[in-house]
Amino acid sequence: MKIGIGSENPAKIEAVGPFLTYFKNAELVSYSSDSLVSAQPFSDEETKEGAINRAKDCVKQGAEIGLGLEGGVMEMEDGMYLCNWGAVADLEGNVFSAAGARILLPNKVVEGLKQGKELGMLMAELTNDPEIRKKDGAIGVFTNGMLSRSEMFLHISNILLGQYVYNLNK
Ligand SMILES: O=P(O)(O)OP(=O)(O)OP(=O)(O)OC[C@H]1O[C@@H](n2cnc3c(O)ncnc32)[C@H](O)[C@@H]1O
Repeated sequence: MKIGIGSENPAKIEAVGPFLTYFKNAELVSYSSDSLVSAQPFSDEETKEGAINRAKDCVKQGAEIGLGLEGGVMEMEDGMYLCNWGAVADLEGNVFSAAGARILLPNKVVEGLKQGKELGMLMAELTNDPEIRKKDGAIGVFTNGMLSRSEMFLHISNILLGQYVYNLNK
């Protein structure tokens, strides 16, 4: 059985471990799938849609189960938050989605976002590490290393697997 992850980002690939533990004979394939949303999603809706599109695209490219993980930002009354979404899709047309952690972004980052820069680039500038989005990510940096991007996506991955199996067994 082929399980697809719609990204080549190691922080996302590492996070789908629960699916490989549950589906013991599964092989993980990483697809460079298109989220079909903007490079920098600006709402929960758009970020969720990106995750769903990535999951569905994996199925289109040959996976029995497709997984999509997407980072974005969303506005609330008190400022702009980092938001994260994940989705699982399968050959039968089932789709489930789940949201992950949200944290308020510092003003300096928000200013850059409003000028049209991507969060990945802003985080690279801030940390002097062009690979930061593949490692700790914004969530890791702004939580002082308490939670890495991969651990945050792992939480989403567990919620997706749980929902998927619950509905499979109904
Ligand atoms: O290779 P892909 O799978 O596209 O992964 P990505 O990190 O580049 O892309 P996402 O679509 O998940 O995120 C959209 C943008 O927001 C950035 N981003 C989102 N969450 C981030 C985080 O926690 N740390 C750093 N950048 C983040 C990301 O780098 C992109 O510029």
